[in-house]
Amino acid sequence: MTLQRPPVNSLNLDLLKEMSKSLDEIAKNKSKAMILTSASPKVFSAGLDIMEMYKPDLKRVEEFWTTLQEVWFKLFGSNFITAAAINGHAPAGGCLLAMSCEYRVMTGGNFSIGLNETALGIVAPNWFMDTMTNTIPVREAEYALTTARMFNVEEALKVGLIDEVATDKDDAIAKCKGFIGKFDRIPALARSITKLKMRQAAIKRLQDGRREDLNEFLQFVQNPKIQKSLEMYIQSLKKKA
Ligand SMILES: CC/C=C\C/C=C/CCCC/C=C/C(=O)SCCNC(=O)CCNC(=O)[C@H](O)C(C)(C)COP(=O)(O)OP(=O)(O)OC[C@H]1O[C@@H](n2cnc3c(N)ncnc32)[C@H](O)[C@@H]1OP(=O)(O)O
Repeated sequence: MTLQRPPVNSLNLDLLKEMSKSLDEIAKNKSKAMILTSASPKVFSAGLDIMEMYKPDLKRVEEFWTTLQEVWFKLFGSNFITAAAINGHAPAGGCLLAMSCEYRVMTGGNFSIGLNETALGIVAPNWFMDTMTNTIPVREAEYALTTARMFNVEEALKVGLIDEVATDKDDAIAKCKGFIGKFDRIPALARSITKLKMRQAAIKRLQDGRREDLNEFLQFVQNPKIQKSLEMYIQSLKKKA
């Protein structure tokens, strides 16, 4: 699955709906595996589209958040094998997508990956945190989350946020295929049940608290102080360009 929403693959409602549909198709056509990557030469995904949260239409922003939850359920909780070929920056929601896969290969270069929410004055939702603690040790996750740490490729490899480094996108995809090939001699049902048991606690936490998570998000986007911060953040991103 190749993300292709220039310039930075920010996750807006339309892209999330497309992802959700594609994940359904992959599950339905009984694909063995999926590799998630990006069509951009330098950004895997810039995370959530800030414009979806800035001065939002309430009905749309509710659909936006529930679709994001759905994409996470379908990706994190998939039966099929998942790997991410991270060929560029992966902040926040971009990191969430990569961590929701079972294996991550990142191309070398001046790219970074991590959950930077606290730097924006935002608390990452529990399921973002659960996804991180499913990937790297709890102590490292707490440190990274509280300090909004963006890891460079070497740091990400050292902490286990990524599994391998690749020279370029083709190499990243080849390495993801190498990971997928490891399952050729492992019974598929045993593999998928084991994966889902490992992920069950995180999945159940969001299933049980899904409405509450949505309400927290809706309160968050309707808070005038948050709107002001988002406005300043958008300006800072635009000034940079
Ligand atoms: C308990 C609580 C429960 C619920 C409440 C809380 C819930 C809220 C939780 C929300 C969780 C949030 C998750 C997120 O993902 S927020 C998004 C965070 N993302 C970022 O901070 C990344 C910002 N972008 C960048 O750092 C760079 O763009 C990037 C990715 C490194 C690429 O750099 P570069 O190639 O130089 O590109 P530009 O910066 O020049 O950007 C080009 C263009 O794109 C616009 N843009 C960039 N990122 C975003 C984005 N995330 N959304 C929308 N638009 C974006 C940028 O402004 C430029 O626009 P222009 O018009 O100038 O071309």
